[in-house]
Amino acid sequence: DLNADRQALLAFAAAVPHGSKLNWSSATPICTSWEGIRCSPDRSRVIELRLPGVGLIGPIPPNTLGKLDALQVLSLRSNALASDLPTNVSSIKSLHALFLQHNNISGYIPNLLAPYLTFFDISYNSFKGEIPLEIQNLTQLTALYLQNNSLHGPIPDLKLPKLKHINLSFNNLIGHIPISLKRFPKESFLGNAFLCGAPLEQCPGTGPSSSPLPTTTIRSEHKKKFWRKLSLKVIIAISAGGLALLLLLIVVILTCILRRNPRDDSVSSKGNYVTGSSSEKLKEENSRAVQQPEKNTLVFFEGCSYSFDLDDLLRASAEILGKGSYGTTYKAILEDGTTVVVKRLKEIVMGKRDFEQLMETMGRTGPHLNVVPLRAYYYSKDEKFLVYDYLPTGSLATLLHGSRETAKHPLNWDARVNISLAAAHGIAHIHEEGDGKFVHGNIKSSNILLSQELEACVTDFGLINMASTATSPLQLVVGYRAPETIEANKFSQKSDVYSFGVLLLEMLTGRAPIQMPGCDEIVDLPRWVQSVVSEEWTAEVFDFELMRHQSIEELLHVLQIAMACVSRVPELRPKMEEVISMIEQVWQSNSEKSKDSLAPMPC
Ligand SMILES: Nc1ncnc2c1ncn2[C@@H]1O[C@H](COP(=O)(O)OP(=O)(O)OP(=O)(O)O)[C@@H](O)[C@H]1O
Repeated sequence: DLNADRQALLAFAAAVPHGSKLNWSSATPICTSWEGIRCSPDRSRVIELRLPGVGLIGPIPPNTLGKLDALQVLSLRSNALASDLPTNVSSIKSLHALFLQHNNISGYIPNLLAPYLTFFDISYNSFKGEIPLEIQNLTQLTALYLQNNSLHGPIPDLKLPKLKHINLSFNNLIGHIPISLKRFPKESFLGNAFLCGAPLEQCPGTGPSSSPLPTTTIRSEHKKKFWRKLSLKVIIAISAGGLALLLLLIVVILTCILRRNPRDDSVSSKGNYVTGSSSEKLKEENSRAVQQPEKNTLVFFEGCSYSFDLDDLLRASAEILGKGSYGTTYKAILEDGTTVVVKRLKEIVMGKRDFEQLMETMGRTGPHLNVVPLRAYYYSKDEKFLVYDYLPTGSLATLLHGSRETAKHPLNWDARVNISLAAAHGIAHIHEEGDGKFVHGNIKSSNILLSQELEACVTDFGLINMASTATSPLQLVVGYRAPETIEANKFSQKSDVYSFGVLLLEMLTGRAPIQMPGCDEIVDLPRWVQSVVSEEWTAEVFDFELMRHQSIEELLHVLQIAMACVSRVPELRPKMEEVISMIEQVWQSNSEKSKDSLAPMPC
């Protein structure tokens, strides 16, 4: 009963008693962090509802699903649901995927009015009647699984331009296989005694067909390029809008960068704390900084082309980008327009010599296209910060899930594979450095930053070494952490591989392995994916942005790579180099397929 309160629903998720009956007739949307339910950002609507293999029985009651008007994914597969589908299933216009396979549902195939439906699987049921021609109105359909039912009559000439998978086998279908479907393998049609024509045996009395295959299904390179260009434009528009907003908000000044020393506190406590404009505050802060007895200065790394000094930096306008595990990160715009990122470190108890030694090691690490270079650092008793290049397109996390300022951006498959491959190269480079002993320790989507051209770069390399001497335990995002780092604080290159595997799962599923606001539970992506794929059908784990345009095989290949990376046993995880070559293989076969699709199709 979806009217159950949150606790009850969580308990329900943990153990749905076998033999439960559905009762959704007066359902109001309930949003929990339970993995079976995914909600709209304002938490008012259920977007995904998955109850696969939980032992539901009986009919789906009539007038059900009525309140689930924003539902995109409904999975009730592998239960024991019986009888007809309620008629109003067909009125859920928002549906992207319907998984009802492996039940005992009978009746006719509903006439679905779901313009976005990509996946439709009602296989292994007892559906009867003919395949309705109305299926042709589901123009976004990429997969249609109707096998192992009791369907009869001829197959309609379905002209579905995006259809990549169809299975009509083991029904009672008769007649010619329509021209529009003969490009599918014969396994899609087997088990229908009176079905004939390519790819099955010729129909009696007919010669070999010479009609050309429909050209609408050819995946053209032009179309691909169009999507790529569109993506870039949207990204640029988002970042330009974001930038404009950010500039408006730039009021915070780098007073924050210099932590108040005891002398400041006393000024503050007397109520005379700096007043006046932001720039006055900056100057005052600055003059305090340069008057410090230590006379600390910014130390730039070799090869850095920046020409500002601490003074300039302190006069810059600054804006908080976020607070992370190591402190607060600011975007600072200097008076000459140079923009850099300043990471102000907190709770670092490293002595100056150790800190400088670490910086030296990090500075010696060879530059790499996919690693954000550390440009400079500052160390004083009260203040430590690092200076990086500013990457304007934000992080993979922002693009995948959106942020407070920006909506999520529909990243297509090409972009996702490119980004993960680039990130993998960055991590592999880190692993090669320091005589093959370096570890990143904090791989996650907010640490994969993107240039304007969507070139991905790994950031925050080396910071884990500071954490080992921090006074408080690190607040690293648990969802990315390998089991051995949680249980025994054992960080290694293999634990980086685990985190990278979670990142791949995030990219494939579109889900973030983090705690949702207002919820206690953390989304454990490896566990969730495992629970879905342990049964026969894996496609439903994927982000719908991907399923719309991408062949499932390729997604499954990358899913397999990700699952190898998140093996609980570190020794079983591949090395980053191996991960790269596995992703590249998938990528190459993809581009070969694209080339093939440009070639004229044989008659
Ligand atoms: N060089 C950079 N250019 C642009 N954005 C950046 C840069 N470095 C960090 N950010 C962004 O600033 C925000 C805060 O980063 P920060 O590293 O402090 O926290 P985090 O990545 O969320 O966590 P952690 O400290 O564990 O890495 C993040 O959204 C991150 O993507």
